[in-house]
Parts: sequence; structure tokens; C-alpha cells
Amino acid sequence: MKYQTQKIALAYMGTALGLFAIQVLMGLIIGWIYVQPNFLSELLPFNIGRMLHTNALIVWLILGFFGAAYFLIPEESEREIHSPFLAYLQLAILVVGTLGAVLTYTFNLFEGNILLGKDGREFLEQPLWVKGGIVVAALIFLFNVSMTVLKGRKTAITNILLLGLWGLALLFLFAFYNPGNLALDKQYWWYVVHLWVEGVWELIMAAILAYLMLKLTGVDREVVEKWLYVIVALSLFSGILGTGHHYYWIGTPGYWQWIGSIFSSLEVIPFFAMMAFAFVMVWKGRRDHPNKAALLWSLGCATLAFFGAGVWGFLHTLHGVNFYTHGTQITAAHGHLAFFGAYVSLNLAIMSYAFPMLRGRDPYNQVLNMASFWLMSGGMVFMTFTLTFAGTVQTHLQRVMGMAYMEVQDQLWLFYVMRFGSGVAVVLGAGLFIYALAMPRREVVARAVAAE
Ligand code: HEM
Ligand code: HEM
Ligand SMILES: [Fe+2]
Repeated sequence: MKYQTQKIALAYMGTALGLFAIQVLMGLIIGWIYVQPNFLSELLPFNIGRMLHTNALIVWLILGFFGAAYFLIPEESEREIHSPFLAYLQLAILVVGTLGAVLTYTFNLFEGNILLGKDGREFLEQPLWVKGGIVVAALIFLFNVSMTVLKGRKTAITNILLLGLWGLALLFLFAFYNPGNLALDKQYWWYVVHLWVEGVWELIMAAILAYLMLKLTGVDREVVEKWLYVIVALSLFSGILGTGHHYYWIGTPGYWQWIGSIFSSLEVIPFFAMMAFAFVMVWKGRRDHPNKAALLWSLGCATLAFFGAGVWGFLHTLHGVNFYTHGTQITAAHGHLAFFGAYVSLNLAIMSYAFPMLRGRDPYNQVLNMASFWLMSGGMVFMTFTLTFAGTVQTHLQRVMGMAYMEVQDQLWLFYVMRFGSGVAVVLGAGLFIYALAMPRREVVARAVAAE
């Protein structure tokens, strides 16, 4: 670690990992409700558990991005973070907001109150005051890192990362716009939900992957930068109009069916380019970096993102197909592998790289970390398959044969049992990952004891 303020990243990444644990545990609970529908129906109804699962996911991923930024920006811009105090203040605001949201959801506080109660829109359920806190925290962050970058060395990596993070914060402002007309509400809702994961978050992903490739493979910066610009251009070219793949059935004009189908099909290309980029860098690179686990997560990220977002996204993105699959388990299959491949793995990759340095612990539990990669990724891939089969059966019975929703759900029970099983593997993998980063290596401990 070259710069003292990189330490800020530790607080962000640690908090993110705590929420990650809560997120997957909550997944397990709602996954069990699918198997045994009355489970916890009084204490923690499905809708509340689902909200905690998806919101914890989004919040920890963003905390991870902030952590990654605080870690890599000092190195890239060759100076300390402008204000460590503001960085910790920002984290405190986010933690208070998160706790507020969790308490409001769990106990269903202030129901119907516009300022204090929860907002009913998926992913954006946070009470208004929490949304306000998020904006304040984002402004503090943007000020802090932009000041650092402006005063220091400017690189393509920091420029793209900042562009992505500015985009993330500005697009979140659409969460405040909630028109009464349902079609309009949905139209703007997707500005946040789609333009995040299929727009500006891709820039963050490309920048962090580029940084990891630079460090882990020792390829020339000019080569990394050329790829980076191409990937960013491809992402924005396809992803912005690709929003149309959510406008097929919400009451928007018919031309969206064509715009959405064509441009969202093109969205596969940047994800393919990111995978090609990662493998070509490893192939061309001369450096044999000792942190193999960070490399494994980076390659896994690029590959699973291509399959989860690219292949599983394309599967249901043409309007002729989406007419049948819309809102079925096919969507859930895609949502899980896309989020896991692209953004969960990305965070775990940069954490695997940064943690040993931040904690001054090299070598660390690298083999356990790699085992956690296979356990977690294997679990998520299996889950994706079970949900895809469930979705195929569901689409046929419900949308082609016209069977009733609940009748079809009875037919899917076995798939939900298997989904739960794969979820157990994911949770064990997550626990192993956290253990591998948080605990010192056995041999190191043994040597220290022997030396006493
Ligand atoms: C990392 C990038 C991506 C992530 C994290 C992601 C995640 C998601 C999630 C969570 C949903 C469900 C939203 C909801 O209705 O609540 C969704 C829907 C959808 N995604 Fe993606 N996605 C990504 C990329 C893509 C790509 C590249 C494509 C197309 C090639 C795509 C096609 C779709 C389609 C068509 C739907 C609507 C499904 C329906 O009608 O029910 N996604 N995505
Ligand atoms: C890091 C891993 C995980 C990620 C990234 C993730 C992501 C998501 C996302 C994005 C959704 C919303 C899906 C949509 O709208 O289509 C969701 C819902 C859900 N997840 Fe996960 N999840 C993860 C782990 C788990 C685990 C371990 C389980 C346990 C079985 C699980 C069970 C569920 C269930 C039951 C739902 C609700 C689906 C529905 O409403 O039908 N998830 N998850
Ligand atoms: Fe989308």
C-alpha cells in the first residue's frame, strides 16, 4: 500500500462484506418460502424478505464500488484522497440510511407516509429520507474523489471510473420522480434500474477490470486504455437505446419493440469484449503475480458476466420471445447470473486484490479464497440452470397452454427445492470468502506461535 488514505477502502469493503452475508442469507430464507410457502409468513413475509435481499445487494455493491474507488484512485492519480474525514462521514451517512431502511422494511414502520415510509417500487423501496441521504453521500463522494483526481495524474482508468460513478449518482435522481401514470412511472424507473446495470455500471466494471489487469498481468497501460475506450463506447452505444427491451408491454409506442430488440441484442458485444479483453491481457501479460485468487475472480467475472448478462440476456430480449417469457423464472435466472457475474464477482475480485495489502497480510488464505470462488460460482450457475428449466416449463404451461399461475407453481416445486440447494452452496461459499479475507493464514499463525 503506497498511500495512507487507501486504508479508507477497508472500512467500505468490510461493511460491504457484512451486507453481502445478510443479502445471501435473506436469499436463502425467501428461497425456502418458495419450497414451504407458509414459512415465517407472520414474522417476515416474502415481500419484506425479498426487499431486504435485493436492497442489500444494491447497497453492498455500491459500497464496494466506493471502496474500490478509494483504493485505486490514490495509486492512479498519485496522491492522497482529498479528505479522509469526508470519506468516513459519507460511509456513516450510508450506514445510518441502510439501518433506517432495514428497520422500516422489517417492522413496516410509517406505512403510507411519503417521507418516512417505504416506497413501493422494486429496487427503489427506500423511504424518501433515505434516498435523500444517499444523494448527500453521493455528492460528498463525487466532490472528494473528483478533487483528488483533478489535482493529480489523470488516467483513462480514473476518468472512466469517475464517469461511471457520476452517471450512477445522476441517474439515481430519477428515483425521486414518481408520476401517477403507471406507464410513465415504469419508463423512468428503468432509467435507474436499466441504465445503471446496462450503462454506467458497465463503465465502472470496465475501469476496475482494467486496473486489475494492469496490476495482475503487467500489460502496458496503452494497450489496456485502447480496450477500455472501445468497451465504453460499445456499452453506451448499445445500452442507452437498449432500455427499449423494457418498453415492450408497458404502454409505450410500438416502435420500441424494434429499437429495444435491435439495440439490446448489441449489448452482448461489450460483455463479449470485456471477456476477450481479460483473457487477451492474461495471455499477453508478462507478469506472474502471486495473487492468483484475484486473477481467478477477474477472469470469472468477465466470463460469468458474458454468460449471465450477454447470453442469458439475449435469450429473452427479442420482443417475440419476451412476449412469452416476460416476468417468468427466466427473468430471475438471468437477473441472478448477470448480477453475480458482472458486479458481485467484480467486487470480490478487487477485494481479493486489495484486502491482503490493506491488512498487511501477504501471503493470505489464497487457496480458501479460490475454493470459495468455485463453490459460489458453481452454486450460482446451478441456480441459473434450475431457474431456466423452471422458467421454460412455466412459460409453456402458463403462457402457451394458458394454465393458471398458482397451478403452474405447483408443477415447479422440485426446481425450487434445487434452487434452495444451490443457494446453500452459495451461502457456504460466501462464508468461506469472508473467512479467507478476514482471518490470518493458519501457517502464519502456527509460525508465530512457534517463534514465541
Ligand atoms: C450486468 C448486466 C445486467 C444485469 C445486472 C441485469 C439484471 C436484470 C434484472 C435484475 C432484471 C429483472 C428486472 C425486474 O423486472 O425486476 C433484468 C431484466 C431483463 N434483462 Fe437484464 N441485466 C443485465 C444485462 C442484460 C443484457 C445485456 C440484456 C440483453 C442482451 C438483458 C436483457 C433483459 C431483459 C429482456 C429483461 C426483461 C425481462 C422480462 O421481461 O421480464 N439484460 N435484468
Ligand atoms: C450473490 C448472489 C445473489 C444475487 C446477485 C442475487 C440477486 C437477486 C436479484 C437481482 C433478484 C431479483 C430478481 C428479479 O427481479 O428477477 C433476486 C431475487 C431472489 N433471490 Fe437472489 N441473489 C443472490 C443469491 C440468492 C440466494 C443464495 C438465494 C437462495 C436460494 C436467492 C433467492 C432469491 C429469491 C427466492 C428471489 C425472489 C425471486 C422472485 O421474486 O420470484 N438469491 N436475487
Ligand atoms: Fe435492461
